[in-house]
Amino acid sequence: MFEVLVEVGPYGLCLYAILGVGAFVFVASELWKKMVLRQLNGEYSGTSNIPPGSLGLPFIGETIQFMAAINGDKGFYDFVRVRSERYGNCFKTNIFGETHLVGNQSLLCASPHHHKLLRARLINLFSSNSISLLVKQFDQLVVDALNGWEHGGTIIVLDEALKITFKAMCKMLLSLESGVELELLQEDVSQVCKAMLAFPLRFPWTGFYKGLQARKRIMSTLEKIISRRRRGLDPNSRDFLQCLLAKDDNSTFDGMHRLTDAEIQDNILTMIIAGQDTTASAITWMVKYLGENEEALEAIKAKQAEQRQLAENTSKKSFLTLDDLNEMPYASKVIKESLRMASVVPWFPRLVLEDCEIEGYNIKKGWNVNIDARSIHLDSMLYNEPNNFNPSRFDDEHFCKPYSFLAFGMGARTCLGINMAKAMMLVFLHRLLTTYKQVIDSDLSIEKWALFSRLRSGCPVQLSRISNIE
Ligand code: HEM
Repeated sequence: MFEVLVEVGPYGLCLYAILGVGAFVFVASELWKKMVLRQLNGEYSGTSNIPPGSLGLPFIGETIQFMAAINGDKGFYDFVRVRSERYGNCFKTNIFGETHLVGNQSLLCASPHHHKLLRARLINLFSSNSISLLVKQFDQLVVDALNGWEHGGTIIVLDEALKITFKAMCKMLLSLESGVELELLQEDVSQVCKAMLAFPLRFPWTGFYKGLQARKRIMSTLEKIISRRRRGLDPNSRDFLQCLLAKDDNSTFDGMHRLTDAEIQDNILTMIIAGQDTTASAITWMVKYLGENEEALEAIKAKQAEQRQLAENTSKKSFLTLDDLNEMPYASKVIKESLRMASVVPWFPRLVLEDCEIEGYNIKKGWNVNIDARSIHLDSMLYNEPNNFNPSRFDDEHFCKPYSFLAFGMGARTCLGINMAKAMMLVFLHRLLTTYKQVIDSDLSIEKWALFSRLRSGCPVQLSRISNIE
């Protein structure tokens, strides 16, 4: 049965201006598992049951309720929570609007066939060499940022993390490091991200319209950069863009799909958005969870101090390496636990290609089925005391049941940046804990949905340098 669910763009439902017109269905943990098992066993039997739930008003469906949840005090996930309490693990709803602000050639919007071709090209960029280079570059950015916090006082973790991850993405993708071009790009990307959550009205005063204009400017900047590269004006660039262009220009090209400039542009923008906001949000949640959990904080501090000592003893190198990160098993569990609890991408969609059945419910061609990763991550059948932050639950590598950890999605559309995201989180955590003592400042309970699940406060933290207090 599962083969009829095509994989659509990962954040398709929520990110790209809230889904296509039409019904879509949320599926939670038990159903998801059974769905996959049935797919494996090749079982399918038709019934005439439509999932419970409301399709709302004509045309706009339940869009108003969805937008209200996004802007409300309880957090955007409330939209899902309320309905799953009312209707059970599988319910239908209808949300208006479909825009592809990242572009029709993006991995996130491509048809299944096109997606396969694009992914086969892009996946090559995520080699261990690229990750090693990113670790060094990211470490440099974090060290610089941390030095800037020297004066003490309060910083907003989310704001700082967004700046660092944006710079890291632009350096890795385009070798853009500073200057007006980078600043304008940052403003425009942020406009596009906001527009993804706006009602899709194309009037000059709407956020949606401004997002479309920002997208045009981004495309024109990328066009100029590509043209410079093609004319050989930036010969020493070592970045993703250069790899894509070099392959295209290579006469002994290996027969893979050649990317057009439009495909390159759309996917560079996709990777900036997919990599910046998610990682920054995940870093923020991680700092919050550690700040609230004395035991885990003390455990990791002891381990990171040992790690620093080890690094100092064994070499005089200035920056962390991938090997250093591989020596941080407890920190890796902190990261996994933070990702589980935060569910930064709380659900991800698949488009139904043919009428099919899920758990006795008839699912129609053209609907989007959303896997509710958050309810899976907080399911007490899968995780003991799921609301407790406990990195040691991952002591046993085989503890996780299949399909129970979905922070990076699953299947043919799994996150391409998994290892990069984990590496960036590890670097940030290591540097923060070995440089500063932190005290979390204020109420962190309120969550907000920007493109991804975030803390409304951004997580204000008071810092004091460790060397000053020891
Ligand atoms: C903590 C940080 C991150 C989280 C939680 C995250 C999560 C996700 C999730 C849930 C998906 C959808 C998977 C699915 O539909 O099955 C996804 C897709 C994707 N992510 Fe990430 N991601 C993160 C960081 C990154 C980074 C650093 C990059 C690097 C550029 C990246 C690039 C992508 C891309 C390109 C896709 C689309 C893959 C496809 O459609 O084939 N992500 N991510």
